[in-house]
Amino acid sequence: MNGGEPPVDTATFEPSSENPISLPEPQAAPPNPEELVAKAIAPVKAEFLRPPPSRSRSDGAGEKNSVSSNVVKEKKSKRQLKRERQQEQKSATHICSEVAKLGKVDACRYGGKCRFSHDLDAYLAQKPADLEGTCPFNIVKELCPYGLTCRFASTHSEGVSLEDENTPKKNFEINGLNKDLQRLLWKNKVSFPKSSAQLKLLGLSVIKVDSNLKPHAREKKLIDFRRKLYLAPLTTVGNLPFRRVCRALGADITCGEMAMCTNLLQGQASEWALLRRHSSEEIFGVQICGSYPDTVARTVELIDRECAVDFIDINMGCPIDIVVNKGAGSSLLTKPMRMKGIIQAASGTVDKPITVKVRTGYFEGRNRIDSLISDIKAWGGTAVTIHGRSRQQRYSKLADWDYINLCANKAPDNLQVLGNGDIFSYHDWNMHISDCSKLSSCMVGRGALIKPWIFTEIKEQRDWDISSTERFDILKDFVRFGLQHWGSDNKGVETTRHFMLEWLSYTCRYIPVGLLDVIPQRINWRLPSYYGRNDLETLMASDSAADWIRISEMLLGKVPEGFSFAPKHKSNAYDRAENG
Ligand SMILES: Cc1cc2nc3c(=O)[nH]c(=O)nc-3n(C[C@H](O)[C@H](O)[C@H](O)COP(=O)(O)O)c2cc1C
Repeated sequence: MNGGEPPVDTATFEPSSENPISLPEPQAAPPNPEELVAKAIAPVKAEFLRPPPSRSRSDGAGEKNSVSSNVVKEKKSKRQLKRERQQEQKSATHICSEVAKLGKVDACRYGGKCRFSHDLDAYLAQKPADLEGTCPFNIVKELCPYGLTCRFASTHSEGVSLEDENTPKKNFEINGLNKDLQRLLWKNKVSFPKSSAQLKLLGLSVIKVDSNLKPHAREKKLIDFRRKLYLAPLTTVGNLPFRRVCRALGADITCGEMAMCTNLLQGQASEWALLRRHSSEEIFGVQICGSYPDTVARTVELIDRECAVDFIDINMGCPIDIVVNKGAGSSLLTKPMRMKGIIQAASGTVDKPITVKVRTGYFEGRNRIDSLISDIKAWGGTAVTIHGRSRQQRYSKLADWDYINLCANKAPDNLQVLGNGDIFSYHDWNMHISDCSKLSSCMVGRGALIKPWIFTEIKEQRDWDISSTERFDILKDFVRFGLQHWGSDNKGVETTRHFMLEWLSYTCRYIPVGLLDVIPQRINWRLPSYYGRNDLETLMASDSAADWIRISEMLLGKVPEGFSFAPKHKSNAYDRAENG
């Protein structure tokens, strides 16, 4: 981490652009701002425009945003990988976490049988120099769990009066996967009495039941979504540190990244990690995705038993092929009876509110939700978020808010309807809220990724001409939260960097308010190449992966040897598939 003004090398700085919009020929009369807006080109003030930077092959151009040091990985057998892992674990770089934590060779109860190295001297001899800044745990007066492996170890307890371990923490995470439960899940030994009973009642179980029994209508603890600012679930980029950033900037409701039911039921740690919640997330839901009533019902029972969440959202809008081909996500929009089974089974199994997230329909021009909206309530859903696009349409064309409003107007009074699609300013928010009084609230996805202060703008009803330093401070917060979440050791630093780079592939789409002839910026505008008001602002506008890496290096030090990065979601393509 870096303190003070971020250092940008002004002498050499030359950002590059992946998809530059061609500027008009110098002799032609430049189009006026209204003409540009009509063509969905951002009307950047003439004095900031620049020719698209020339791009050498080595800075990532034409290489899918990956940097030049791309290493081609050879394919290895599982056995070879295991052997290598075992050798690596015993190497000096893989110090035992217990030994590192306390700085004592005898701290590990496994002694010589431990799989990891206990050679502290060898570890310290090869450890890279500490990063600039203070340990992210010491900042919040906590003992650093990474001990000597922390990349800020030299600042440990330096002038910080650490609170003793019994003091209740103000800053913590919950919803971890208990190891015993994980073992039981692996062995398929977990019982699901509530979901089994509900599935029997619904006739969705193989076991016959008394036909007089009625499906259990559970008393739901309602969440009032009305006018609350809801950060959309966002796979990869909507991670816990990012959600903390949005909470601090005004988001009221947050939701975890989509987790697949089958993976949760198999006890996969990486999937359970998607359910984690930070103490600052006041109203928090998790999002799950499954194809069948039984898997979804078991998953909600498990989540209800093991986790603290305020609601469980079922993703019925995910357009990606691997999900759709399994019969989950948006493919459910073509199977209303399966949809019914899933919602009834889930809502009858737990008292927690069950919400669903849908698209307008599966096929373009064949919207379904208006004909299902009353049913969703009758089946037990308490809220529905409608992303105003079909599955087929992906992100092409703007979201259809007329259709969202039509659905909201058709919905029964006790079903909360939330609209979603393309909100990028408080003007968009106000317009949608005032256009339809039946709409409870709206959800913000890419708008929050590109400018997380959108929540502040909506709350304070202003277009914030945020400075590059203020934006850099938000990145610093992300880094601090990331290191607290993923760890302040080498691995945590690199994981934080990776997720920050994913995020930076969105933030570069923001055009500062002061640079535009027409405000507010719209989410579908294509961006010309432009200079910022200072070097940092110019750097932040770059859509080159090499420049995102430079930003990451200002916060997290040099990237390791052979580092490469290619964003998972290619954000500068307007029409691409995402999970909702
Ligand atoms: C990177 C990315 C990841 C997403 N992941 C999810 C997800 O996990 N679950 C989901 O329901 N929708 C997901 N979506 C869809 C968004 O939640 C939202 O519905 C969509 O982006 C439209 O809203 P927007 O125009 O405000 O971005 C994702 C979208 C993006 C851009």
